[in-house]
Amino acid sequence: MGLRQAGPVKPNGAEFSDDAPDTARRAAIRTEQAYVSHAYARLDAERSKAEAALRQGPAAGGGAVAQARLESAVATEEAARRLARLSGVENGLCFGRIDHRADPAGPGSGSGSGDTFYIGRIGLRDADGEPLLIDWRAAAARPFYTATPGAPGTLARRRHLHLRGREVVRLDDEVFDLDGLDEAERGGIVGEAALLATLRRGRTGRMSDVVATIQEEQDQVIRSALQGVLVVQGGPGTGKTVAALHRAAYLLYTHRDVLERRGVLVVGPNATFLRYIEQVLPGLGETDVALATVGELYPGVRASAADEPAVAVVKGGFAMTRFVEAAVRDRQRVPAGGLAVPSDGMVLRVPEEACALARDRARALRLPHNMQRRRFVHDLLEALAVDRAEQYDTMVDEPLEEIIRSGQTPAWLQELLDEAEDAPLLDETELRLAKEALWQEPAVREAIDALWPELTPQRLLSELYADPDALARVGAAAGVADHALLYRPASSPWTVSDVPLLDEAAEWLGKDDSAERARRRAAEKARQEEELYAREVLASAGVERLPDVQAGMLADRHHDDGPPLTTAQRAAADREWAYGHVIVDEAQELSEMAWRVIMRRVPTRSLTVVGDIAQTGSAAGAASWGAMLDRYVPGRWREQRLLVNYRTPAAIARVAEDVLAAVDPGQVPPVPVRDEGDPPRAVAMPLDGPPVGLPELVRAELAAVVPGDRGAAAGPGGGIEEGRLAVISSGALHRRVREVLPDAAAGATPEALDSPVVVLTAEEAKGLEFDSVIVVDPAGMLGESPKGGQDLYVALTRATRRLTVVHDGDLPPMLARLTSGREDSATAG
Ligand SMILES: Nc1ncnc2c1ncn2[C@@H]1O[C@H](COP(=O)(O)OP(=O)(O)OP(=O)(O)O)[C@@H](O)[C@H]1O
Repeated sequence: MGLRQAGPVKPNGAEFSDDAPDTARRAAIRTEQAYVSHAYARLDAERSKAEAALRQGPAAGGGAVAQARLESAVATEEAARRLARLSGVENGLCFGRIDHRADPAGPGSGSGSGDTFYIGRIGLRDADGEPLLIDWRAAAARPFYTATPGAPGTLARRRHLHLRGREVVRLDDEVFDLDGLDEAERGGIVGEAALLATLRRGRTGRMSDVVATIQEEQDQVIRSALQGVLVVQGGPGTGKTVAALHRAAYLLYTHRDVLERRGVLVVGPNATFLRYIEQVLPGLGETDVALATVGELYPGVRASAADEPAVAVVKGGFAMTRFVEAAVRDRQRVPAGGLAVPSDGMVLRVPEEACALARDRARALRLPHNMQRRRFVHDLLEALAVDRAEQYDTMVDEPLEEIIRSGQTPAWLQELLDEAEDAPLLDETELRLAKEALWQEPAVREAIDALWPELTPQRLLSELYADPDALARVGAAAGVADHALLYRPASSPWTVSDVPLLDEAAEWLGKDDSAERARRRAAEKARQEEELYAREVLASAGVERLPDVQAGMLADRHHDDGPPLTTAQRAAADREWAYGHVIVDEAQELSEMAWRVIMRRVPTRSLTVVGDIAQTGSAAGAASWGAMLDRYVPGRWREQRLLVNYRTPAAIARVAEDVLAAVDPGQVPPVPVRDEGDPPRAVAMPLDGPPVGLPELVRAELAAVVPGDRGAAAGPGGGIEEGRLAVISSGALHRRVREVLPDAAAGATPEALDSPVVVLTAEEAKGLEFDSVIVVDPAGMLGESPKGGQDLYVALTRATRRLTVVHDGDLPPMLARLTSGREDSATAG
């Protein structure tokens, strides 16, 4: 067992744990305990202050006390945010300490000679305003993450503090400069590599932050500039997800003014995965980040069902942009033979050419369908009104012509006839009134709606999918040959691949929101006036500069007394919200159409794209990053690779490497950081009927990963804290596996993470990890789809400690490495 010297991982400068005398160790812990207790006392004091401010709430009143009221509203708002932040950082508040070398050039020479800093999840000051904890994201904390024995910078020592609750239980030291420490300190060096200790911990079903052990290559990802598209490519277990989440926290800390207003969105592959990661950001002091799956990106729809792969490929392809456009145009129709509408005992008509002209004039506006519709409706109503007037005219004309023919036209009538000769049939007012009256007639409305209906994206797509003739027309117009695959009955639920199409349709359809826009314009004007007023009031009170965030908040607060929404909540409800930054995890799974939605949400193109091309399981997903991104930021995205595998011990990683070499030889597997644990094994078991040997194997495997004597007692469903096992099977055997493990959680459900045993498909397991993984039916997995190899690779790389492969018949050759270990270690439980 040992730490493999994998390139970017920092070897320890020195470890003295075994030699450190007990008394020195205890003394060091006592010293650190005093400091940590002091930090917690400050945290408590800050919380009480924030709670008191919240309890007090904004002051009431107006007029002369308006200023106090406004200030107090801002303070309350801030107190709520601060309290949320302070509540999230209780665990492991202070986790590190750095000791700078005494600077030979003496005080005042720059680097803060011999300074010691304590690093925490948030920054705290003591009662005198002196820094007590440095926020991990601050520049002063950076040496904690970047110092290596080869390049220690000004550091003499880095110390990790391990806490249980508020108690300091262990210290790990890396000493870069023994001479930089005094005699007493040298005696007190203690510890084991903090990273390995963290990695060996049992899994709890929730991702935890790694703020104490961020590695240098991850630090570069985390602190990379906000602007532009950063792609983080790395194999399984390289910490892409965890680094991306720390990056979110870092960006919020560093660019709070922009990002708190515009918000940060994290997009993940499914709801279980989002639940798996949801605790990380609050633990880093950030609570207001929106998390969503692609199926949730269109407000009002929460899709989680997946389409058949062939259908997902059609829906995910870029050609769908033309398809949706054609679908919208298909709803802008010209009636064969013209329009005929019964009205008031007659039939009003508009010739086909006039209808076509009205359609072309509306289309020429280059507005979304529902806004073009206004023009079309007006033109047709006008044509109908004129037709009606002409028909009335004809009715009157016949008796008149008779009188004229008789040669006895009275003078007054002749005068009227002369006047009418030059006048239009309907003047402006008459025309308007006639159109309004016609619009009230249901038959007229129905007839016009049939030609150019007002449409929601949902209606457009569900009616299209359920109509084979319309699919054929639209498919032909858009050049999409596989249109028939899209057919489905009208009441079918939305799938994840529908969501980008709904979003696309929303762009083409728009909303006839003229009334709503007028209301919003008035509201915005009022808000600006409020903000100006707030600034003036505070300026008059000597508050020179109010940050934009606060002034805006204050104006919002003043304007609307309803419960304030967080940025994340407001953003999630608004399809047109422009986020300040978007992080996409498991990004290799996104289709071309899904990328369009993402890009719409972040017009500034400030994005972190996290994934592994070698794990692409979706047939509509990415074959390369360029294929997805060059359309939006040609040649302007930067890639950072993570090369070290923190999750999987070397023996398991080697099995996965063989699979990768077989299915995607161009990809370089990450280097495992740990070389320890039991060898992975293969277990032969009949799989043509119910896999009856599986429950016993699960019990034995679970006992091996659940700590202490709880392991023996814990079975599937027994509530335990650490120790997680996943059975990942081929799709074909999934049902049978579930049947023989009735107590296990199954599928991407909320319980999946809380249960000690869960049955998943490879797709559902993506992004997750478990102490022990049992892969059932690898041959079946490989045969199931062209991406079966990627699925097997994903399944094998979920294990943090133990891997068992259950098979029937010969093992696939790419798993041959397992066979050799079979005799000594493969015994079905
Ligand atoms: N610097 C670190 N210190 C401690 N643990 C780490 C560190 N980096 C990564 N890990 C751990 O390694 C495991 C894998 O991390 P993560 O899930 O982020 O990897 P990933 O690259 O997203 O994997 P996948 O591609 O399979 O989704 C997690 O348990 C994570 O906490």
